Amino acid sequence: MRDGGRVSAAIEVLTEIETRHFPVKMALKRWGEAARYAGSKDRAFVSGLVLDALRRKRSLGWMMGDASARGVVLGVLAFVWKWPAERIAEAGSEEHGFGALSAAELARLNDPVSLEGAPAPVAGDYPDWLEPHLARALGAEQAAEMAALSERAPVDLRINTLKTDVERGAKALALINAAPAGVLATAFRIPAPAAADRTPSVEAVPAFSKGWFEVQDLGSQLAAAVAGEVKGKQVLDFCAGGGGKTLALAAAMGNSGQIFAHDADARRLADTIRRGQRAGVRNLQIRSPIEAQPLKGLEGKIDVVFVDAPCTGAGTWRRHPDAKWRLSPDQLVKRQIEQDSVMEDASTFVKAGGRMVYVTCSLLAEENEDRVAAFLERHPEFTVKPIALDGVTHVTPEGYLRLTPHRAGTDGFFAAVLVRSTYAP
Ligand SMILES: C[S@@+](CC[C@H](N)C(=O)[O-])C[C@H]1O[C@@H](n2cnc3c(N)ncnc32)[C@H](O)[C@@H]1O
Repeated sequence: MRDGGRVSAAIEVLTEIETRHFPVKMALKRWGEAARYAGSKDRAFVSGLVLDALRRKRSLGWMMGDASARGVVLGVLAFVWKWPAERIAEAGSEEHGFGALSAAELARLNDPVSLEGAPAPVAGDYPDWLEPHLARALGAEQAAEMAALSERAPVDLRINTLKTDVERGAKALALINAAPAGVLATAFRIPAPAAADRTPSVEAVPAFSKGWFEVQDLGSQLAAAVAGEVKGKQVLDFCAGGGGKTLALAAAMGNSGQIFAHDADARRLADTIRRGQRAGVRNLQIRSPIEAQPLKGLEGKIDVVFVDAPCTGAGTWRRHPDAKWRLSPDQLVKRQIEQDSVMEDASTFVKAGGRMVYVTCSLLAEENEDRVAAFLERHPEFTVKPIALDGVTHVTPEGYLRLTPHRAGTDGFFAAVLVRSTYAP
């Protein structure tokens, strides 16, 4: 495909997302199935353009004076991908292109409306209703954080020490230009690709099939590290989902002790089983809700209960930009109710002297500090253990880990460690 056809396809996909409310993945899949002629470079171009448009649709719509899918896509080409107006016009006129530029479009491409007078949610690319929530969570850093959250994310990797060591893992990862991400010796990073470039296919590296590394955001790796010493311990990953944290915890355990993976959704655990086998985890027990009482007998027996709670995902908008536009005030309230309930249930498994680690990939205080405060209010037998991780400075005065894309260069994550003094069944 030529550029004009690719840009037309992106406008078409974005229009489907906007008008029919399709999730971005589904809209891209539908286009991909219909466009059999499209090669892998075409697909990467179209999905990259669609995702960049979703990341910045309000600010680009403002700059172009046109918030339509076409206006925003033209804005990405000019102001994010830095195509000169002549190149955009040329692509539009190609066969299967998106047509000639109007005089107004050409004027805006050369002289965009300044964002200086734009309201904060427009300049920062988020829905209006989130303004007070983000202001509360991010304070003076709000504008910088929201700008960082509208960027493309790097691909982070975790070397799996159950299968290799850091030195051999690093050599294998050098083939795909991954370099140390910092903070954790096992964390590596491939920078986000520029404009129409593709990220190298991580799964295609032979060492990946051998289980030498996992794709995992550095923030997620740090959230797992917050669990502290886990070697030889009884660990329960209460919301294990697809197993990202389970595998990181298992690697830290070095196949000693026992890790139980549980989730309310049995289907999500299927991935954990498969990934655990590839990663060489031998101390994993899956506790699926298919069984009547999957965690019976573990009450008050667990050293570390890890709660990677269901949340709005507001820290992951770099990777899932459509999620910020789909989020509603009702959903934020619903997530808080789930978080209280999950913490309540999970806490029954913590033994006296054991700890519960509460994690979200959200930036919002309503899902983080507020939930921990509400839990502590109901449970005086738990106290906060301030987080201390070598090389990590993103710890709040209360002792919680708070990672944000601008300050930490990771997805947004929150973690709190709560220690139980006594256990009474
Ligand atoms: C943030 S995701 C977990 C991601 C996973 N830990 C990882 O690292 O890949 C939250 C998970 O909580 C699960 N969940 C929601 N409500 C739950 C509940 N009441 N009990 C246990 N799991 C629950 C969801 O099914 C979802 O898989």
